[in-house]
Amino acid sequence: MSHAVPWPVSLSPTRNYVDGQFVTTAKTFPNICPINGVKLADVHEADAGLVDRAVHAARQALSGPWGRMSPAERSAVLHKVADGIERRFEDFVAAEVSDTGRPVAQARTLDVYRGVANFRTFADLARLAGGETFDMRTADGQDIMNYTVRKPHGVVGIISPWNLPLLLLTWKVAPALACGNTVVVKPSEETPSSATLLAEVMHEAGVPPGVFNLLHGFGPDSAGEFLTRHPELDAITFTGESRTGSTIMKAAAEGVREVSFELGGKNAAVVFADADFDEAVAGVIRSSFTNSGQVCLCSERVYVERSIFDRFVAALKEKTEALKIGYPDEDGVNMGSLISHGHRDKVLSYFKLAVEEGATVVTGGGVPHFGDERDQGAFVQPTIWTGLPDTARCVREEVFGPVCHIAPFDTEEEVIARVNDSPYGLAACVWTTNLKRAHNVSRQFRVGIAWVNTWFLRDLRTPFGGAKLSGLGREGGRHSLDFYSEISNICIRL
Ligand SMILES: NC(=O)c1ccc[n+]([C@@H]2O[C@H](COP(=O)([O-])OP(=O)(O)OC[C@H]3O[C@@H](n4cnc5c(N)ncnc54)[C@H](O)[C@@H]3O)[C@@H](O)[C@H]2O)c1
Ligand SMILES: O=C/C=C/C=C(\O)C(=O)O
Repeated sequence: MSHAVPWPVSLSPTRNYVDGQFVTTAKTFPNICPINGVKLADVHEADAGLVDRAVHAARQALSGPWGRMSPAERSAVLHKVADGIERRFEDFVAAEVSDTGRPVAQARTLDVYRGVANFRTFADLARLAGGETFDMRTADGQDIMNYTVRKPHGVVGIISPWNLPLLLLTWKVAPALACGNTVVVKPSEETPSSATLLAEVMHEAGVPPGVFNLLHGFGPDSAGEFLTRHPELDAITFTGESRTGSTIMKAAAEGVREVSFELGGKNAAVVFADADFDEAVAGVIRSSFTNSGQVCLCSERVYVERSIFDRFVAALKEKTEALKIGYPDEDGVNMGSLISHGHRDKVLSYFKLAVEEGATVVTGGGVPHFGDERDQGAFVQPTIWTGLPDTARCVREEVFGPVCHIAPFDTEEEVIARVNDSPYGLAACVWTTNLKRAHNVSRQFRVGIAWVNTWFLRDLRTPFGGAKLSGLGREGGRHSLDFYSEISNICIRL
């Protein structure tokens, strides 16, 4: 089978980038392609000393040309970075696909597309952002004026996950730089390639040394922990598992650093009988199986009004079994592998647990057989469960794989209570053609974002984040500008 992207992509050794220099280290770890289990490249792991050098370089850069740039000048630099990603678009596609096993079409239309969009959006938002002014006359007749000014926090530590590597890294890097900060980033050990390409683009775009620093490594007792515990970080933004967020929050407490967390989810899709049936089926297929279910916003819980429950389950089963699983560049492929064998073991353990908890496996529940190199990859079957109680672990814990549990409901009040009965509160989607119901139900979900008759449609100016275990703070639009800025108020007696 010929592939547009040859496997494995012979990516150059994955190096760190500190103070404008690409840095190799004595300690490396393998980057494994989850499509066939083949090693792609050696990744150079940053030790505590290199982490320290990166933070100091970032601090130093604040008093260099970068610190003297106006928002408009920074905006121009970020647009050059976006231009650079566009110029190497297919290199970024190959990097994302080889690190993650996702369909090429997804890497093009979501991952790399958003990498460009994130830089362009925040380049413009920061350039056009204004402040606030207030005029006041005091009781004793003094006229005073207050106005705000935005300044960068300083050095921002950015830790990102493996599921949407470039999208989620640039979702943080772009606004942090647009607001005048310098950054030290630590991408996931599972997906080092696109972050390394981003460093090359930054270098080529002439971003001053020390403004963007890249460290490779793991979390605990490695680059991730060394970075989040570094006393000279001014702020930390993290995307990943809730329990990791809790660990990082403890580290950030030393020195009282600003934190922004985008964490786990156990999101619900709610389908009313008055929904456009075919639209709802297609929508739940997308929200359950996109990126092999490895999107924090995916629906692992599906609630369907009882009168259409059996029909909906049958229709979702049929569409799920029609999904094409395979190579990233196969015509019509819908789903690739999971990120790693380790993550596949976790997902398969939930497949086993569901049966032990009494689930009916409507479809899937195992591993596809290809009869070729992909059998050494990390593939699982898209899976549907029914029949579990809301108290089941498989209905309460995030699996982060291509699986959903479908349950019937009878009333709006009931389904709202069940959707909110979760330790998470990231996202939800509701399918209904009743306008009043759409507004009334969606606003009662305790989540950061609720979609109506769609899913994962994003306006980058809107607030994004989660409630409860799903996160702390909001990013997106001016919310990012507020998080990545230190806002001062100036009061003048006129
Ligand atoms: N809310 C969101 O926007 C969002 C987006 C994407 C993913 N996620 C969540 O992320 C999880 C999947 O990503 P993951 O498996 O990479 O998460 P993870 O928490 O295992 O790792 C995320 C990042 O944190 C680093 N890390 C791990 N332990 C650390 C520590 N003690 N100190 C410092 N850094 C540490 C890792 O090396 C990695 O770079 C899922 O729970 C998913 O829901 C949330
Ligand atoms: O896996 C989680 C996806 C998060 C998406 C975003 O943060 C975004 O779309 O900006």
